[in-house]
Amino acid sequence: MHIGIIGLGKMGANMRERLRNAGITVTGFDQNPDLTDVATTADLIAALPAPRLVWVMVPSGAITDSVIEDLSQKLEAGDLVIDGGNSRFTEDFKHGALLETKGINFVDAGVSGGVWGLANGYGLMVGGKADQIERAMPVFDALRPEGPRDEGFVHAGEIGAGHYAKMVHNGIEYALMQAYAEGYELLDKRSDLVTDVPGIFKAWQRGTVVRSWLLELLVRALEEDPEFEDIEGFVEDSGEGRWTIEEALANAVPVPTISASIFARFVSRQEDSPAMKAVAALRNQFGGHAVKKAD
Ligand SMILES: O=C(CO)[C@H](O)[C@H](O)COP(=O)(O)O
Repeated sequence: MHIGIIGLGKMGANMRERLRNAGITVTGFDQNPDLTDVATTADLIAALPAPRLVWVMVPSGAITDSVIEDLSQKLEAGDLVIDGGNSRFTEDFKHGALLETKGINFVDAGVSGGVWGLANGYGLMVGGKADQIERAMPVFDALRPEGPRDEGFVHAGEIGAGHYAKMVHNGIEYALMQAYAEGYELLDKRSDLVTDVPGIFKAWQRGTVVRSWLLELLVRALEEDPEFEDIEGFVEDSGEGRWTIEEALANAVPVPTISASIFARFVSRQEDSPAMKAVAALRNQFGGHAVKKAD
């Protein structure tokens, strides 16, 4: 099997290596000349045997749009494009429809595993037609973790279902991280009583109800920097959590925990809170309660 990958960043480059390790021929394209195997996407397409299989692994939004647009011009009927980036599921409908006008097939793939995927494999959630997914199965099998297929791979439904599953996965990821983080702060606060916070998280890794890979990663982070002295409490987001909330609103699904975890990230970016200034001012207005004056 021979596959093309467009986008050789942290994820794409590791996926190329994992696929090659599994005996799959990979031609990769990236704008970075140090990473790419070929100079242009036209060269990539020329290198692939028809019908072609091209895996897109670039940032979601405008960049994915332009890559899919480019492929829609250059590929031929019968070829297959897989978007493995973190695209919003609604984008898949647009991309699938555009490619379909040329007879080009499309599968969306939610991919989880981060920089550890090279060694551990990637959890895969794919959407699209069964025959196209079957066709790409050697690639999915090489990328997914070892073990039973249905414990690291799912055909979640039609086009869009893979990225929908990944969006929900990331919403859950936000909330789990927030819960561990709040537990960390509570333990850390009582250093008069609790003397080994990293040790507590480490002990939770086996036997407990809250053991998980995220917990293991927290233990790893605490071992590197037990007080998080080198890290600012400032957290970005790349969109998946917001889309989860928007989807929950659209469908009247209550997601208070996931919502709270996203808002906690927004709070992390504020040096001072305009909202809490207003609350302090109001307490002062109605009750004469003292306010802390700004410096
Ligand atoms: O998909 C991922 C993990 O599953 C990516 O690491 C993603 O960037 C995480 O989301 P965010 O950047 O919003 O925290």
